[in-house]
Amino acid sequence: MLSFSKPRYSIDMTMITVDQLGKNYPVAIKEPGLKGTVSHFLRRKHRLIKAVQDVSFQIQPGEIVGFLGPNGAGKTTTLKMLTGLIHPSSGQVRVAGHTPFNRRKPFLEKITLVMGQKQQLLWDLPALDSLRINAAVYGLSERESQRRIGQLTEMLALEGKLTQPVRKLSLGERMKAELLAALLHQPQVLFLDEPTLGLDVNAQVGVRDFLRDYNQEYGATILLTSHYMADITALCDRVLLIHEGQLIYDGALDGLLERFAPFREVKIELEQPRTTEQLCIYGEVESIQGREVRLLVRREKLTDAIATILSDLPVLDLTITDPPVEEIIGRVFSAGQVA
Ligand SMILES: Nc1ncnc2c1ncn2[C@@H]1O[C@H](COP(=O)(O)OP(=O)(O)OP(=O)(O)O)[C@@H](O)[C@H]1O
Repeated sequence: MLSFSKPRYSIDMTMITVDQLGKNYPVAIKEPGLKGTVSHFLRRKHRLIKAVQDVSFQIQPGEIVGFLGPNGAGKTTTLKMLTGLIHPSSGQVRVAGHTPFNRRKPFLEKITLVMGQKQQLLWDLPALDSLRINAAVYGLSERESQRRIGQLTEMLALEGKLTQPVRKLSLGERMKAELLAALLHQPQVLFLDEPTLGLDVNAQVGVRDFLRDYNQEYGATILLTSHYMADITALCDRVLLIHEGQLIYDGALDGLLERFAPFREVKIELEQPRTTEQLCIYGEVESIQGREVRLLVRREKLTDAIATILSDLPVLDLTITDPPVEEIIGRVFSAGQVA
């Protein structure tokens, strides 16, 4: 059992409050050719990209929330505003009782930002050397930093890896070492932007398991973006969906799936083949291949349909599945909004 002190905060305090948040990026417009270059130099024209528009949500201490959206939807921009790296164009943000943009020390001590595609560990040095620098920056005593490094090393299964130059670690080990560095100061709030990017399936599972353990052990609040739906389904009960800078869904992952996947797929193996005409009374016939049939049945009719199928037909085997989560989320984004 791990023993280092748990973060202290009031249990009913909202950890993250985002109120009508917006961010516009001015982008210079340049016409092609020499004429365009000259007029661009003399009189610059700009247009505004509305990267984030009117986004509001709250996150309670200890929640793990998935932040989903297609490329360019505004996820990283939102995370940058929540961590104080960029200033909002409009709206308010409070994280752990602080206004992020002030980037005061007490705020920075409470948060961490991990970006899957960026690294803070020095490439040619053993991770341990970078960790010692981090410990000094956060004013940790030698004893305390050794204790924390030992505990996190165990949780991340990184024994023996921290003394090797970072460049010699596998991608998965490097990501875990990055997480260790990002968590050494024991932040209460973790902002994770694609923490499993590019990792193989085993390494993804390792990072995912660690994040779940860390959340349970320390009650940390986690806001996580990932293109891997397995990360989201394994870790997050709640998801935020952002599309073209606007929040289009905030709620339970299950609720989203129910709303956007009204059908379930019923796969049946029959003793003798049947025709579409004979089967369409039970649901929408997706395919018939010999004795194997696939039907789409509405969720609310599923129980009745299964009972009728089992009593009417010579069934050898029957399985019920949901469409893949990726497909459902893709459907939501192509619709553009949650009705
Ligand atoms: N510094 C910047 N200057 C101008 N436009 C920007 C800047 N940063 C982001 N954008 C634009 O803002 C929009 C949102 O970008 P953002 O990086 O927040 O999206 P994202 O959801 O994180 O995407 P991805 O999943 O691809 O990382 C995009 O249209 C992007 O091109």
